[in-house]
Amino acid sequence: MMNDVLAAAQAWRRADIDPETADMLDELIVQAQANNDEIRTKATAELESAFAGPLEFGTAGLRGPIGPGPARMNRVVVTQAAAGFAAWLKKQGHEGGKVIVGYDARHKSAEFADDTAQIMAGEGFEVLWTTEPTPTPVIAFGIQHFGCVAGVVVTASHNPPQDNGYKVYLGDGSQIVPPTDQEIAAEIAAVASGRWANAPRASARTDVQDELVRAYVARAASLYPPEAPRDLVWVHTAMHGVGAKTMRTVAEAIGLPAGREVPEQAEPNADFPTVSFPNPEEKGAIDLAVALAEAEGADVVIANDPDADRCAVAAVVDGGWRMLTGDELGTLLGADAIARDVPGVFANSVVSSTLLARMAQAAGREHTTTLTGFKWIGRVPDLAFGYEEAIGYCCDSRAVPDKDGITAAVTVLRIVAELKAQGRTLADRLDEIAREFGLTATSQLSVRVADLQLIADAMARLRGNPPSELLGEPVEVVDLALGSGSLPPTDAVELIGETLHVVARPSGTEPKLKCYLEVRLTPEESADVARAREVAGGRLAALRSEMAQALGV
Ligand SMILES: O=P([O-])(O)O[C@H]1O[C@H](COP(=O)(O)O)[C@@H](O)[C@H](O)[C@H]1O
Ligand SMILES: [Mg+2]
Repeated sequence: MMNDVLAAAQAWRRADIDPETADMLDELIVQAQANNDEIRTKATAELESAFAGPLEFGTAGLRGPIGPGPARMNRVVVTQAAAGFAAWLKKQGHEGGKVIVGYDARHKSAEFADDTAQIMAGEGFEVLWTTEPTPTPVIAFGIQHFGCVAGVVVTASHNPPQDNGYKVYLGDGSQIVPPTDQEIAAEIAAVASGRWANAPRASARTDVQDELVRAYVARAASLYPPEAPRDLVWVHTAMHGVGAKTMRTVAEAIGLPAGREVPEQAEPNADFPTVSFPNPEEKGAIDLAVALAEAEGADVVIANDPDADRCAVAAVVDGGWRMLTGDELGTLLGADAIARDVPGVFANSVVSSTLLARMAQAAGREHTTTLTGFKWIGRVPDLAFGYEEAIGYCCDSRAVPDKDGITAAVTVLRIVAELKAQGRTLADRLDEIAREFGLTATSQLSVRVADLQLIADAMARLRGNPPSELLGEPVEVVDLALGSGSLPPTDAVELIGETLHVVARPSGTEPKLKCYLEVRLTPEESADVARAREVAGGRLAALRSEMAQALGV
């Protein structure tokens, strides 16, 4: 086994086009043959993992640590992915079409994008190029704006600094789902096993940066009606990512007061120095922003993730600043879209709260539930508003059929300003909804692992011996691997009770097991909302430990 991996590593080393990953691999190969047990074991494990097989399309395209090997993100993998995607596009009859290429500010993002642009141009596509790191939703917007046949964004979003990724979009602005992802993966595999290093490259590309940003900003600003109030104090953090510049320009175009920015996090920094994970969902990530909000007496905090397709909001709830859950914000934005009669269908993922479905139903509006990820939500036809609990929101599906942290922020700022003009807050609105529909509270049990096998084992334990009761309530167990209703098969298990809902699944972007928990109180039980939140919090904690036990984590 070890000899096979070494041989594969040596072959890879000879073909590597990036001196940096070649050096990393040289070192690993030496270490894997060292006398020191500890060094040898560690290097061998890394080589086995890096050469275990190709990176696969997950929730959001290819994603993984930067390093040598087919299961890592590097210039070889990116070159093969670009050439395979180009081959697939040609087979679809898109020869010579426009392909927009964007990238975030991570390590190697610009290089990976440059390889992609060269390969696409070499294959005869017209490459539209962004000259600086740009938010993912701005590129997603550019696909339809410029009439592209495809788009690529090099980003690993909110992942740790050592990761990178590759998001692939089709000409309608949607992301790839099965079976298209397998078709593209097959083309990539064919490239990888052939003479990929000889793939033609060309440097021709059109710089679209200014026109793209101008059009995007105009569209985003148009979501804020001229008559809506503009008096509010807001704090913004770009989480060391690429969102600050666009957010500033959009706010200015609307005529909003400038956001007070968290200075340490406003400019792109691939090392994300002030946070342990650059993800607004992770504990501590928005602490600096909340401290600034307290100091400034702000009405609201807006936090984008590093590629600005997600949006988190912090506000004062029950007397203290805290981040709203992704579901609370989804509820507020959904209620706003329902109240404004935005035409179309409402949607959220199966791991998000069930509340939006009930609100839509009460308003006589169509609602649909999708699998996890905006690659599914974004393709719901005629989407009025769509969201997922992972702080992803689509408030303008015609322009960007993907999650967009900037237009979500614009919508939140408008709602906060409107409420403020009436002497109310986001928390008041949440309380109102809780009294009407019954408090619906959600939380997540999430376990980060070093060894992916632990996740498979936990899922197998749950499937093998699922709980028949949770919180003393009988539950129906639905294995989503078999597909359910209109949902295509996926590796997840759903548990449905009278007043609770749980879904467990492996993350498709990080080595994490995620278990999504929901408890519901009746409208009567929610009359005193602060008290109801305490009760729900207790029930969520109990549900968390019962599920931890069922999963054996
Ligand atoms: O990383 P982003 O912001 O692109 O977000 C990506 O990952 C999230 C988490 O996915 P998972 O639970 O499989 O890790 C998904 O919800 C989202 O739709 C996807 O675009
Ligand atoms: Mg993101």
